[in-house]
Amino acid sequence: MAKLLWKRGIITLGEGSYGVVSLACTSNALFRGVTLPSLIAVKSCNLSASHSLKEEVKILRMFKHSPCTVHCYGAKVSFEDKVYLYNLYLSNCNSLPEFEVKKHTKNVLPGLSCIHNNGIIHCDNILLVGRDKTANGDVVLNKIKFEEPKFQNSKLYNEAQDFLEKCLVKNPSTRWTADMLLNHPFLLHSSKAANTAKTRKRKSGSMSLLHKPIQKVTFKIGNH
Ligand SMILES: Nc1ncnc2c1ncn2[C@@H]1O[C@H](COP(=O)(O)OP(=O)(O)OP(=O)(O)O)[C@@H](O)[C@H]1O
Repeated sequence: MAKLLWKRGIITLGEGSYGVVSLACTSNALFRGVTLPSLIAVKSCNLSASHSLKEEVKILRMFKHSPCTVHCYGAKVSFEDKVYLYNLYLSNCNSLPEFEVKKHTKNVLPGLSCIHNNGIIHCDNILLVGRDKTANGDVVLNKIKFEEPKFQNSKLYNEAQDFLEKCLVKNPSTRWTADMLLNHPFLLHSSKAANTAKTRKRKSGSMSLLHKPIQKVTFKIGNH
């Protein structure tokens, strides 16, 4: 069986509660039938504390055919600096600047809708990625925690602000669903003019999935 050949780079992309994500280069053109990009993200943790990452692999594999989720190429144990590490090989998803969010939000919402309809909620970052380039910029929707948002000093336009407020409503029964958000003026209007969205009643019961056990999925938003 093909062995994934990779080398951890010195660049750390980020660190979460369960692992450190580094940039790594690969030398395989083809791995398990998939053409690997030359750069991937490797999320690593100590093998003895790898339960969460192993769960993450299972979740990501459920969505391996979805263009809306981060691709997981596999997982493997390595021995580095006298320590056994558990590594997850992921597509490298750097973030895009704020002005591109409107375009790409339209891509991520169907993905959210899809996982909600499968009884899973998204409690992790939303990562934005381009197919043929690595984009640098601000992470716009990073780490949504359900706290009431404060926008007094925000530079976001009113429609975007309203959109975020609808996403961040603390009460799940009044929070907008992914499908409702797809019809929000922020996504429907090409103009950046300020417009306050009319309050819409959410369909009753459509957020009941939020009461199911929390699992995590990392999204990518691609150019599809
Ligand atoms: N596939 C990826 N490509 C590029 N950067 C990534 C990728 N996965 C994670 N990162 C970066 O690494 C950081 C840590 O990600 P990770 O998933 O380990 O934790 P988290 O979700 O941010 O935090 P927590 O685990 O506490 O919820 C992210 O914030 C992101 O900046």
